[in-house]
Amino acid sequence: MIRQLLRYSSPTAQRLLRAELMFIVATAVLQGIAFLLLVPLLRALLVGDMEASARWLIAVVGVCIGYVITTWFSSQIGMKASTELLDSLLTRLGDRLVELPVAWFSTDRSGLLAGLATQGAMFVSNTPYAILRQILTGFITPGTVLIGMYFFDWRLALAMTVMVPVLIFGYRRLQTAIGRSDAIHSDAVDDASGRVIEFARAQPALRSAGDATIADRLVDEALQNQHRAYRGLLISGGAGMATFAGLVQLSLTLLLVVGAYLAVGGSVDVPTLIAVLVLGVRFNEPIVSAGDLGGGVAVARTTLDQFDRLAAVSALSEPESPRVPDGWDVAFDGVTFGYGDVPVLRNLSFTAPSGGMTAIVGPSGSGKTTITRLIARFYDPVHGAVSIGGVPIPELGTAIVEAAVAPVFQDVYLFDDTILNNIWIGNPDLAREDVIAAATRARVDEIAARLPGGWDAPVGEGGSNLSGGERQRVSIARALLKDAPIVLLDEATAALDIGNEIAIGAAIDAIRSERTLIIVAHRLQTIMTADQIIMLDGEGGIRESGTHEQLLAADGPYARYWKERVEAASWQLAPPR
Ligand SMILES: Nc1ncnc2c1ncn2[C@@H]1O[C@H](COP(=O)(O)OP(=O)(O)OP(=O)(O)O)[C@@H](O)[C@H]1O
Repeated sequence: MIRQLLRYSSPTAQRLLRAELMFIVATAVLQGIAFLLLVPLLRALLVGDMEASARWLIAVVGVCIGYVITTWFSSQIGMKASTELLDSLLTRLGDRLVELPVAWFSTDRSGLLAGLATQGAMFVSNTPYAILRQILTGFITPGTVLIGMYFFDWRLALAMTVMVPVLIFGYRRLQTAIGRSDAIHSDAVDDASGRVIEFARAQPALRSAGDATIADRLVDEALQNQHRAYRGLLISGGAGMATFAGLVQLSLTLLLVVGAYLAVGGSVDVPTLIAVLVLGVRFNEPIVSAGDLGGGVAVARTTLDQFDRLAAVSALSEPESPRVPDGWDVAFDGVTFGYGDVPVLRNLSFTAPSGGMTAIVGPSGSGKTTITRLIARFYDPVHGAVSIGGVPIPELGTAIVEAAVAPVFQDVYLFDDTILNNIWIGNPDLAREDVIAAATRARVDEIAARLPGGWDAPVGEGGSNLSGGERQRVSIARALLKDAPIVLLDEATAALDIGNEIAIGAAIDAIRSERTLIIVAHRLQTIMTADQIIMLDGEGGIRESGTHEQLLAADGPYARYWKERVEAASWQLAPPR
């Protein structure tokens, strides 16, 4: 546990933790010595030797003063160590999140991450100060007493020693039982938190669907599961602690029996026996409180194990010396990829040349969005290679890909900030006027003009003050500002109003000759004007590819698809005759 804590500590936190541990050990040893000194002190008092009593009393007071001083230092350092440890844990968590492959976030991890970043990190950072201190004291103080006991009476010391392995065994059992139940409880809490967050987020959808039974059931199940896990934790914790406390009392009884036996035989005098029994009681107290806190260590360990698991998620491979791409063509060469066992793309090959627009069309679920995710390196393919400028993406490394690719996906996320700041993050080095110029090219000026506050109008949480099409325009402006040579655009499938359609079309026209533009295309205008159309077959491959004119002339599947789309677009509501 201490090793785990040190692993997540910054050098300063490590120094503080080590110093804290040193002071805790010193405090516990001094406490043990003070307890030990009670034996000769009590014996001297009981036999009425006042001179010896005074000597031992001075020694006890001296040790107690040392104990108070070391306790003061250990708690001062302990508080600083906790704050530093909290900082280190949160920094490590933040650093890790930005390294993790984007795909890791595709399942909802909000419950786990919220738990780790709040109570988890707080609990772990307080563990050395609030829990470890008492546990270490609970074992080091009795250890010191035990060693010292051999100087007073080896037979009584031996009676105490035989119980040590039993106590250690009991303590381990207690920790294992609580650890196991706490891991189950912690998973249940993460799941329940995730479900509650999902329930809150999904309220608009649930209300419009008019039936919240599925969501209710999922939240209910998760909460009941959490409740069951918590009860399990309480039961195993209570039972484990009671057993451990019983073992501690057993050790005291053993000491009493051996002491009485020796006293009856006359080989131990009664004052010594009384003093040792007092010591025996004090010996047990710290062990019992250590047992009570054993559950806390198990809980902290569960959280540290979660940090470990997060640290073990493998990041995508990075090259030692990244290669430089020769241009910005994007090429798929025999790419096979799937999210599970079934491939979504099979042996797929095509090239999207730079300075042109490639439109990807195909049935729903045929892998259009997946193609854009592979280019943005959310994933690496299982077979084959996706290359930029002739270099396979893993040899370029994530940093180059992230700089070269500007994705505009359908689920655009806007921060709860002003409209301009949301575009500015595309290139924070630029001046306000440059940001406004790029935003104007994506026709975001029309949106700003409509909102009170103009460019500085807040967009609301997740961009809730804007429509879907407007959010996508902001996202396009971000991509324009980023000035990345490759732009991926997943056109909104939801019907865009004519204003948004025109604005997005204009933004596309503005960049198509300068970049490698790859569009998951839905608008007829986009498809028709693309320099190249890749039509997927819905089985992982390409059905046809070429320009609009070539494909129409071929009179194949694309021509049929086009005819259906045009007919659907020209449907009109005719008045009844
Ligand atoms: N994160 C994911 N985990 C598991 N399966 C996924 C994931 N994302 C997509 N899929 C599956 O992969 C297949 C291809 O999905 P993709 O989104 O690429 O299709 P698409 O052609 O863009 O579909 P649409 O036109 O409906 O948006 C689908 O069967 C989908 O269910």
